Amino acid sequence: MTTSDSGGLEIEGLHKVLGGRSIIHSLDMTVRPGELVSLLGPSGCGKTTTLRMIAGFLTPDAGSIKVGGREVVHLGPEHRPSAMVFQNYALWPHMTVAKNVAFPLKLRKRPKAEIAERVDAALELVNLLHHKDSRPARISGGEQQRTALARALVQEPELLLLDEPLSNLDAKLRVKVREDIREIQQRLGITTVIVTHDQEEAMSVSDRIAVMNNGRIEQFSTPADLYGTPATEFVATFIGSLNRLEGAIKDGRVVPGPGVVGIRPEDVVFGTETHPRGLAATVERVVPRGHFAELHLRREDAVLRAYVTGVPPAVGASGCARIEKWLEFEDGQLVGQGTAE
Ligand SMILES: Nc1ncnc2c1ncn2[C@@H]1O[C@H](COP(=O)(O)OP(=O)(O)OP(=O)(O)O)[C@@H](O)[C@H]1O
Repeated sequence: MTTSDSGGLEIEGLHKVLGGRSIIHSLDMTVRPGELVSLLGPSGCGKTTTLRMIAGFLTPDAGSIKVGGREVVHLGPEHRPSAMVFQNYALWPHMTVAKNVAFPLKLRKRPKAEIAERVDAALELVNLLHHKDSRPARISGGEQQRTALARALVQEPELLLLDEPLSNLDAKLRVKVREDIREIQQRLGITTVIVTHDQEEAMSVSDRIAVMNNGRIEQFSTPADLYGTPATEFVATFIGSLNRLEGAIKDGRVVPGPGVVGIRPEDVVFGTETHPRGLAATVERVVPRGHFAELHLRREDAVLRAYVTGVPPAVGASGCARIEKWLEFEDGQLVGQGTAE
């Protein structure tokens, strides 16, 4: 399979009303050629609705959708240069893997020899040639997922769309398959949009993530930027873990104030020695998390969650906890960041 000449995606002023309710509000988003972007957000925020409009399965009430610079909003899904992988894979049970993958090319009445060649290339790409003649019921969930991916890629789309592609796989397989998808996507240089509600999944595969809330994009940025400089309190709590406290930080302690402070658990440091910037703390809970543990630390001003590696302290142990870094929010918006001197 050749490297595709993937076009970018430009969405402008996308609007959708469903059941008398405005579901997507004037959404703008640009995905660069060859980029992988995730639409991430809680259930009901409008991710699937947005993806279905990009694919052409749902008509927007207003707005423009361009792929490779060409307006496609008036085109049906089969006429758009995009291909979609559905959450439930939507494979034909009575057809072999190869026939499933060939299906979109048959619809387009491509010559037999060309179909055979392209199907083999797509199956090779997803490492499934050996299951060519199997029926979907005879292969694993991960292999069904790869069949669906091959059926999308065989069309050599400019834009690949995936709706919760990993949600039907167990936790271990999910990590493997997401790495495979990312590897194939980068190898082909294909512009890709993935819908997911799993922040870890989005963080690990995306060039950029559009965090959605209530039919709007709250922030559209790189995983590192979303984590380090979240634009809103919503993004800060949705991406990663956060100690959220009302008030402000002054001289290392939480004091009353009009705003909200957010502290990542890795920015709370616990030790047995006293520290000039720390406060006395007692370990209230220890939650093992594999290669690290989460501590719940009670200080006189707040209860803080902290991460520790190595052997964790015992419940009831006392020590000193200090805050190294924090985020400051007002009315839900980021207004500042603090670092201990
Ligand atoms: N056909 C419809 N008629 C009325 N409301 C709808 C319809 N389809 C979706 N909605 C509503 O639109 C909102 C967005 O739905 P959407 O499926 O896009 O969310 P989502 O972010 O993909 O959520 P999930 O992660 O649960 O799939 C929800 O509140 C949903 O109830």
